[in-house]
Amino acid sequence: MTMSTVICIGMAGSGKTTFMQRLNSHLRTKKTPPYVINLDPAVLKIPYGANIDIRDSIKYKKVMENYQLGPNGAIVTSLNLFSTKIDQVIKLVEKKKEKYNHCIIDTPGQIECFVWSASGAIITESFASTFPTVIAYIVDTPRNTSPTTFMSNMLYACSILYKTKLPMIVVFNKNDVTNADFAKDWMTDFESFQRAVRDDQELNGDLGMGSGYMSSLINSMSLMLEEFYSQLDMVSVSSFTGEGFDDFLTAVDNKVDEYEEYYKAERERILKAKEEKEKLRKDKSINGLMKDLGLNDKKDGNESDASAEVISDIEAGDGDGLVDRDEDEGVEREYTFPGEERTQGEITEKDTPGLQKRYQEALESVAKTASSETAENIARHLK
Ligand SMILES: Nc1nc2c(ncn2[C@@H]2O[C@H](COP(=O)(O)OP(=O)(O)OP(=O)(O)O)[C@@H](O)[C@H]2O)c(=O)[nH]1
Repeated sequence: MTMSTVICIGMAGSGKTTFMQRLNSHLRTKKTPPYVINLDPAVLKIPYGANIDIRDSIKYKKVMENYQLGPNGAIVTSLNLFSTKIDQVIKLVEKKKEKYNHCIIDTPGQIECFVWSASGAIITESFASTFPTVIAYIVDTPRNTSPTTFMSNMLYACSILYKTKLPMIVVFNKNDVTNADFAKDWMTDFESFQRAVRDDQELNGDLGMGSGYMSSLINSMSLMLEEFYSQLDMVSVSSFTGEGFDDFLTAVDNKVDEYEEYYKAERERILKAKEEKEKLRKDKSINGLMKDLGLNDKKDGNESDASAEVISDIEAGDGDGLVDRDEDEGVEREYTFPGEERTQGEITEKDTPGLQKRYQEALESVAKTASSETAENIARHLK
């Protein structure tokens, strides 16, 4: 049995933390305790014992003070700091993968700080590329009985599915307060959802929004959601009473199988396509550079200013050439390529085998005739 990861995401107050607490105790009573991670830097107290807690390494209040940030900015910055060490965290969890069946992760209540931040994506991606990973999207059932609120919440869940590209379980929490059968009904029967929307509109009046427009918008969105619902598992639970947690664990097992069958292959395909695209882009950049060197060769060797035009021509052109940094006077020029390398440094021989040789050949073919400053700079750069 390999360890699977469950990342709990939900709107503030949906009951994520209580859900984590109940899931933890439920698994413990089954004699399969989970490995628990807390990623909420701002929480004061957590009602479960965490194996890894972001608060051990990052002091949220200090981040706020030191970086002069508000609450949300400090959460994002704390996650950024934490994500710089994510490889160490993954190594720690990996060491325990034989001992635990589940790794459960609590995320900040400010959902957007995690879902839409670069660090949230890095953390999710790191887990997903190491373990079968499932998203548990926690919904506050009593607060979603209005069809429009429900649909907004489902659209948000849909955007998370699209962003993370991971299997998702929608967990209707607080079942002890409001039974989630209505939600199951709306998700499986389009007509029933339409009826609920009509009833809701009649009950609340039109509010001057123009019923024609609103209802046709809701109709088309709910049609789109039908497709989304087909990708999901949904369960209803009560973190208060513990009801529904066996169903949740069965859903996790189903989604892990699905992850292995479909998502894993899909993720690998995306990564491969990304790599190939990157390789093509690099080749294109190199060809651009070689073309530039060749162009210089054809020009009159005395036209030193003309060579500068070539650089800016490329920059203003299709964007696949060099970056002109004339404005940085006094700063040593560094020619980089657009994209990742612009920030990370040069393309190395390791990245593109044969690159150095091709540079050298191109340089030798023009070096004798080109007297321009650009060619000299490139020659200096190649040394
Ligand atoms: N009745 C009932 N109340 C619940 C249930 N789950 C959570 N709650 C209550 O809902 C409130 C919010 O729960 P939390 O677990 O703090 O929610 P959260 O999503 O972690 O909140 P943030 O971290 O602030 O986003 C608390 O008062 C809980 O007691 C449930 O299943 N039934």
